[in-house]
Amino acid sequence: MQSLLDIRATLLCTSGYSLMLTVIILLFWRKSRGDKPLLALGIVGILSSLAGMIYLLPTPLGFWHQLVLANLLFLAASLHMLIATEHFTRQPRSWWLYVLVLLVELLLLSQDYILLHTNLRISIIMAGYVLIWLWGSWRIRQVRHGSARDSYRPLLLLALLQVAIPLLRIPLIWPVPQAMTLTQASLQGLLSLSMFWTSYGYCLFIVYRRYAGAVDKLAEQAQRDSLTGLYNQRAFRRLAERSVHEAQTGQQPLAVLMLDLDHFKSINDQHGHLYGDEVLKAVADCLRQHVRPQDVVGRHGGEEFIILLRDTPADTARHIAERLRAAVEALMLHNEHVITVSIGLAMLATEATSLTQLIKQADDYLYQAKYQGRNRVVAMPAG
Ligand SMILES: Nc1nc2c(ncn2[C@@H]2O[C@H](COP(=O)(O)OP(=O)(O)OP(=O)(O)O)[C@@H](O)[C@H]2O)c(=O)[nH]1
Repeated sequence: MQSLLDIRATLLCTSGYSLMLTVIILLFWRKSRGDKPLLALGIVGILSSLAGMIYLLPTPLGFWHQLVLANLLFLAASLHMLIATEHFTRQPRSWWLYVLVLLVELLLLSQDYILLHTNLRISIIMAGYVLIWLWGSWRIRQVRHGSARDSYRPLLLLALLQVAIPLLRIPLIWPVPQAMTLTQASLQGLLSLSMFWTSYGYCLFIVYRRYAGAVDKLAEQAQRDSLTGLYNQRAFRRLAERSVHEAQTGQQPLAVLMLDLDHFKSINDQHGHLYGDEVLKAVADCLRQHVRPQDVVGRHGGEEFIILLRDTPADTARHIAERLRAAVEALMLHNEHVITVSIGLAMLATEATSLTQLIKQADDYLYQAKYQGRNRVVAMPAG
């Protein structure tokens, strides 16, 4: 008896916490402009706190109907967790299971015979949970190689726990309630609360993954130029500083290329700014495609690009620069316009000992390339 009273108090607290958590999740949902998994989790919170309140507070429905309603709301909350998971893993939603489970449970639980037999009633509810989470585990397993693969293991573990706990409860409820020992009753209560805790853990994990995903996306956006998708100046500098340091400690050759589109002002003037933007995007894609994954390509500003070639000796860097120049010249946007680029190439150690010096040197060579007639590569003379 004592244990049951404690469970009731805990349930009331849990419902209160659940309500607060729901408010926070829904605030996140509003902030993130309609992130559907968060909305589904907000609904989970509303359903389960409502269920907790209905279970505990007096209503005009009468005890048994109140109990059935509370249990159906708890099941609906679990089903919504499944819907949130499917939003999160970008899978089609299992609404059919939602409707099926609720209808079958409603049908069974409304039978007077079942209502009066606590053990039978709880077994039916637990069977509902087992079914929902068996299906949930199967759905999570399907995305082990998909976009949510980072979350796959924790989600599967929590889903399997939500299969195991209700399964464990079934044999424990078969002794008639009056004959239940205090230990059995306490164990029952503990398992019932464990279902709550696992559910919260599950919801919080998805909220965390959504939040972490949003932070990662913002961090990625903050280091990209919005027009071309290349690294912006700040991000390029940070990556380049690190590469220069590694090259100096590992005594590896490193090259920097400064590239500037030729007569870009006249492209803008003749064809308009939007066409100019299109040219910049096409050139950025072209540069990205013609370097190795370990090289760093950035937009230095306006119509200027900068490329860092890691572990690249001078003759190879010159060869790459020439290849890039030719690739830009071959672009021919809309088959009407030849775009050309001038390139300055500087080498670490032989011509500069810091990134600032290296960029300055490449810039000087770029200026010479422009002066010598454009559409060419200028570097320190070989030998
Ligand atoms: N469409 C577009 N134009 C830009 C952008 N950023 C800078 N520009 C333009 O790029 C042009 C650069 O012109 P200039 O610095 O005179 O150089 P240029 O015409 O390329 O001549 P050279 O460099 O001497 O060959 C300017 O007209 C800028 O307005 C951009 O994001 N989009």
